[in-house]
Amino acid sequence: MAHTKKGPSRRMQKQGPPQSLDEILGAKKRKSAAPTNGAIKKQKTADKDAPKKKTAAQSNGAKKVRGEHEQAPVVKPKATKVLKKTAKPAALDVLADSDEEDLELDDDEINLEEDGLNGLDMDSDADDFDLAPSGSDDEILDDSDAEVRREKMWSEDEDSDAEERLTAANIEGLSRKLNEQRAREAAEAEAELAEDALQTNIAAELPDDEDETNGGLLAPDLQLLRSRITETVRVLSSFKDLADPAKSRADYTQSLLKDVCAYYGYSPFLAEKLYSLFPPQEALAFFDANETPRPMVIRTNTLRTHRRDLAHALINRGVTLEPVGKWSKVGLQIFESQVPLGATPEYLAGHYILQAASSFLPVMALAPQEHERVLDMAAAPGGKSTHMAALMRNTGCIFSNDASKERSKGLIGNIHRLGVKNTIVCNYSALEFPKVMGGFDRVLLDAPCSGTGVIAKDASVKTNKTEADFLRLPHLQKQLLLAAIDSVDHTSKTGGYIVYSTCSVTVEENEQVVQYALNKRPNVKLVSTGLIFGKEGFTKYQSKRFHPSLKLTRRYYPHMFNVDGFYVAKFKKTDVTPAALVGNPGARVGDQANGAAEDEDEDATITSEGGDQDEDDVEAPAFETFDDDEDEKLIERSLRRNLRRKGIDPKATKSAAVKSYSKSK
Ligand SMILES: C[S@@+](CC[C@H](N)C(=O)[O-])C[C@H]1O[C@@H](n2cnc3c(N)ncnc32)[C@H](O)[C@@H]1O
Repeated sequence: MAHTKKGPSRRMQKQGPPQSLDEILGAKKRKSAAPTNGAIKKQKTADKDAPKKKTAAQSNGAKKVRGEHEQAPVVKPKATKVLKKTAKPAALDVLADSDEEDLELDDDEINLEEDGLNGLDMDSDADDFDLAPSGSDDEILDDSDAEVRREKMWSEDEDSDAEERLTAANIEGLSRKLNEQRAREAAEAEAELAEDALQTNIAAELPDDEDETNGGLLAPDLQLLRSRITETVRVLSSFKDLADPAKSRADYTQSLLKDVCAYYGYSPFLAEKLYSLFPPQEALAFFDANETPRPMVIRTNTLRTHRRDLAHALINRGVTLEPVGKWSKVGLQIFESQVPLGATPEYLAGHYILQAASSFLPVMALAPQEHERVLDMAAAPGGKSTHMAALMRNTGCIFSNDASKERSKGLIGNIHRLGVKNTIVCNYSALEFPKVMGGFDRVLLDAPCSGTGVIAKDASVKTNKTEADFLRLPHLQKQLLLAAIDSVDHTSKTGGYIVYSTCSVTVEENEQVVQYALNKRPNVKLVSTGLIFGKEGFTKYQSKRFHPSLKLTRRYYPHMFNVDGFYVAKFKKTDVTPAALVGNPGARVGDQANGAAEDEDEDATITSEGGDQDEDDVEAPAFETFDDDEDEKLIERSLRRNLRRKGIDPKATKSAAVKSYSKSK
């Protein structure tokens, strides 16, 4: 049975990357010592003395402390402006701790966070935002600053420095505070567990057979398991120093995986697959992160409203929210809501869609332009198609395709609700593209996948995925990706791009699929996703080697960025796909540019030719470059494949077998 860890809810953690110090230090300084915060909360002027409602963070144990400077009057440097007195937003309480600590920081940091807060406060509809620090009678602000910020905060295009500062302040303060608190609690919990372990004399011994005999009958002792997992991870992390010389690394790993299965509820198969992606300590963080939900996020539909106006409307309905992070201009992270977010008038009017933050990323990477022709190959229920429509301002044309008729109904519903007018819904297997239609400026393939990135949402993934799934799905993904590439017009003046994404973290569904496409379609190369955060894709994984350009792809993990596990790769098509290959996905021609190999599994890694290449060298090959040497290699490969089919090991018997087989043909 899965166990939920104690600690502050991840809902309260900022999504995306932590704010870079440089950016924070680059923001404008102010001399006053006003409180710092950027969270938004419905104004409570009517009843400022009423007890405040708890925020999610508070109910999760975040300490409510008012920073000294919160009560301090703000010094007015020049002309001043007096704004209405307001109650302190509940969300601010969460940050009060960090405010206090900020007092010990240098002036720069204090003042910068303050900027973020005031940036938010400068909304012209000030009444609806909590503008003033509680405890101060009047918010006194520099007039000129206020004007600038009023203009910039929640501005029409949301491209606001002030907002960035707000976000910076939010991320910095909120996440630092929560991280510290988490670290403290984790340390306390560890100490407690270690003590328990000593008391019960169950120190982190590897399980023996007796555990197994009892295992099937008794409920697992979660505390014992946790303690042993932690200890085994510790040993594995410093194996030379800490391991029992009588035991191998494999022994420890095996024991750890067994405990992970019992503690978190994974099948042994999936536990091993996911474990293998990380160093032991990080694997544990990943498994832990899968036990807590990601923050609820909504995407503003900019075809119908602006984020500022939407925030305003929802705040008035009792929703506590803040911008999702600096990296998005349309996301709002929901902390608390007194109304069902799928049934507000704003929702019904199509002002927003409930959408995981990670789902913004592939569309941002694709960056569809106005007036383009775009294909969304696997579009239902339409979160990404409708996002694209908004970026394209309802111009051009999006073909939103999905193989499932049933799921397409949801897609159509969202298209109507969100006021999308540039979209044609179609219901093909995307494998049929480009025969259905080609010549697109951009194609998004948000592929069907195993969902190992969204285990926090769907815990059934822990047990219902089998080895067969990790053969079937990558096979489909590879074929779909080739179809996506073949559907793009490489001569497009504005585009020629393909984005491949999954909500899975396995290498089979990500790097191996991308490498396969590079091998089969040398007329594409990987390019930067343009996303400002994310971990580089693997270029090495176990015995597999991928092209260096795989570094340009991006991995997202819940434990690292507090978003769903996700993968994004962006290709640029540089040449036409030869007609012989179109609609014949598995076939290849002269495909040495990106690495080539023998059968499908090997196609998912690179040969030495591809592996030697430099990232920048990934050029489209000339398609006319058939030569005899190359043909000979291809023939030999084909012969070896035939030998294998006949049960003969071509490596063991290579030349003789190949020769005799060739002769017999
Ligand atoms: C990850 S979901 C897509 C989510 C969607 N992009 C969004 O943002 O709302 C994968 C979709 O692929 C569809 N699908 C599965 N096989 C397909 C195929 N061969 N061709 C087209 N769509 C397919 C599924 O019906 C499912 O809706």
